[in-house]
Amino acid sequence: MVIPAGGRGQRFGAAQAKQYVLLRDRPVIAHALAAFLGEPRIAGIQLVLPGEDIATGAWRELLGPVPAPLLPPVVGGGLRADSVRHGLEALLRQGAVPSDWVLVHDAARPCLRREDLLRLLESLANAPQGALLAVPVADTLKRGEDGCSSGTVDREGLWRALTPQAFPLGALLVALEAARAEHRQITDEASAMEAQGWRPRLIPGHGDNIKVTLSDDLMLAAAILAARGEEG
Ligand SMILES: Nc1ccn([C@@H]2O[C@H](COP(=O)(O)OP(=O)(O)OP(=O)(O)O)[C@@H](O)[C@H]2O)c(=O)n1
Ligand SMILES: C[C@](O)(CO)[C@H](O)COP(=O)(O)O
Repeated sequence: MVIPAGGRGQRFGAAQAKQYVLLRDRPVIAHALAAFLGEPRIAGIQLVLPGEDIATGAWRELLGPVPAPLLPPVVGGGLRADSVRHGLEALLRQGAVPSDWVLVHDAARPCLRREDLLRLLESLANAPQGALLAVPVADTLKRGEDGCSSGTVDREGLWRALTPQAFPLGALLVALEAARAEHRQITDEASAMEAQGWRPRLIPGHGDNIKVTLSDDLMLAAAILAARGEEG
C-alpha cells in the first residue's frame, strides 16, 4: 500500500506539515499508519514524504522504530497524484507486480476504523474495477455566487470520497501517468481511474474517517479518537 505524506498542509496553516502535528501525543501520520499494522493482507507500506524530511531523517524520530511492513520512504512530488505515483513506482522496484492490489490512504486521515478497512478489503473479491470508501452526502448543498445562494444542488447519488482507495497497481499507475500527461488535475485515485472508463465500487464508510485539512479538524480528530477510547 501507499501512504502519501508528501504535502505541506497549506490550508492547515502550521509551521510544521500537518501529518507530523501531534494528535493525542502521536503524530497524525502514526495514527494513519496504525490502522494497517497487523493486517496480514498488507504486504508492504510505502510512505511518501517531502524530500527534505527524508534527507534530515526527521521522520524516524517522529515514527520511532519502523514497524514491519513499513518500507523506507520515497520522495513525493508537487501534487498528491505525483506522490502516489512515486509510491507505486517504488513498490514495483521492490518486487510488487502490476496485478497486485494496492491501497492508497492519506497520511492526513488518522481516524480510519478497522471495520471500514476490513469491509473495503473484503469488497475487492467482487470489485474488479477497484473500490473506495465513501459516505453518501447528507447535507443540503448550495451553489454559491457572489456570497449568495443561487440554487440547491440535488444530493441524490452524491458521495464524499474517502480513503483508502484500492486498485490494481499497474492500472492505477497507467491512469495517473495519463492524468499527468494530459495535465488533468485529479484529487483522488478513483478520479484517475474513472477517466480511463473504470467504475470503482463505492464502499460505505464512516464519516468520522476525516481528513485533517483545516486547523479545527485536529480537535475533531482528537475527539473522535478519545470517544473510541484509543490510546494516545
Ligand atoms: N504533493 C503532495 C500533496 C499531498 N500529499 C498528501 O496527500 C494527502 C491529502 O492531501 P491534502 O489534504 O491536500 O494535503 P496537503 O497538500 O498537505 O494540504 P494542502 O492542500 O492544504 O496544502 C496528505 O496526506 C498529504 O500529505 C502528498 O503526498 N503529496
Ligand atoms: C483522496 C482524498 O482524501 C479524497 O477526499 C483527497 O486527499 C482529497 O483532497 P482534497 O483536495 O482536500 O479534496
